[in-house]
Amino acid sequence: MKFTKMHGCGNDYVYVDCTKEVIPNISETAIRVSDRHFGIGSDGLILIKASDVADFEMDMYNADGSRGKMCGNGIRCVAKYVYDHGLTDKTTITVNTLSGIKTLKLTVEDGKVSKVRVDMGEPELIPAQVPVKASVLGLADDRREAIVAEPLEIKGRSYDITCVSMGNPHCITFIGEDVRDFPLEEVGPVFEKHELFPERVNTEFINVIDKDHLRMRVWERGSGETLACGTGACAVAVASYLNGFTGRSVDIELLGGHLEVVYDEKTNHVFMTGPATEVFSGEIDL
Ligand SMILES: N[C@H](CCC[C@H](N)C(=O)O)C(=O)O
Repeated sequence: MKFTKMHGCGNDYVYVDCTKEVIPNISETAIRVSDRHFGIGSDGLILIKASDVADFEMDMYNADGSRGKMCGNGIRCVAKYVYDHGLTDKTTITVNTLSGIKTLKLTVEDGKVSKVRVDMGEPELIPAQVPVKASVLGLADDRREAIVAEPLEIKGRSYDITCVSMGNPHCITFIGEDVRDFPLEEVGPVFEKHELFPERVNTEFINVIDKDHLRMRVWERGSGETLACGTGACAVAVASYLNGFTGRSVDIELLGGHLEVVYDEKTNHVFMTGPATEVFSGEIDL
C-alpha cells in the first residue's frame, strides 16, 4: 500500500489516495499502520476518495480502528494532498464526510498549500444530538438546551463540563491549573468511556489565557492524547463563547501548534484556519 504521512499541528495520520489504491480490512489496517512501534506510527488512517457529491471524500479512522465522523486537522491535510499532488487545481474545494460536505479555502505559497480555512458548519448543542445522556447529570434526557458548565465528578474531582458536537462528540472543561501539568493519561480515558457519552467522547482540557487566547490539551476518542484536535478546537471556541470566557474569535494554543477559530454570528458556522504539512511518502506490505 502506497501512503503519505501528513499532520496538522502534530495530529498525524497516514493518508492513502484511494482514487488509486484499494484498502482491505480498513479498520484492521488503521490499527496496524497507527502502531508507533510495529507500524508506520500515526493517530489514525485517512482515505482520500473520489466523490459524486463533492470534489473529494474523506473517510477517517482512529488509531483503535474506530471510524471517525469528522477530522478537522485531517481535512486540511486532505486539501493539501489533492492540490499538491495534482488531483485538483482549485483553491476552493468541497470534501464530503460522514458529517456532511465541508468547504475549504486553500492558501498556496510557492505552488504548495501552506494553510487551509475550513467552514466546519454549525455546532450541535442539543444533548441527545451530541450525543450526551443528560439524565446521568440529573437533567431531562429530552432536554433541548445546551449542556453548559454542568458539574461532573471524575475520580473524586468535580469538573464543569460543556458538551458540543462538530459532527463528532466533545466534552470541554476549563481548569485553573496549567493544562501542561494536568494528568491527562489518568483522567482522559475515564471521560472517554463515561456512561454520559453513549458513543464515547473527545475531551478537551482548557486554560483561558485571556479573552482572545486559550491553551488546550485533548484526549481523543479512539486515539488517546493527540498534539492537536481540529474539531476539538472548534468545539472549544463555541464552549468558551457560551461560557463567556472569550469572544467569537480565538487563537487556540495546542501542544503541536496554533489554530485560529471563528464562531461566526451571522451564519452560526465555525471557521477554522491552520497549517497542513506533508512529512514523507512510502510503501508498506499489509
Ligand atoms: N477522534 C475523533 C476523530 C479525529 C478528530 C481530530 N483528530 C480532529 O482533528 O478533528 C473522533 O473519534 O471523533
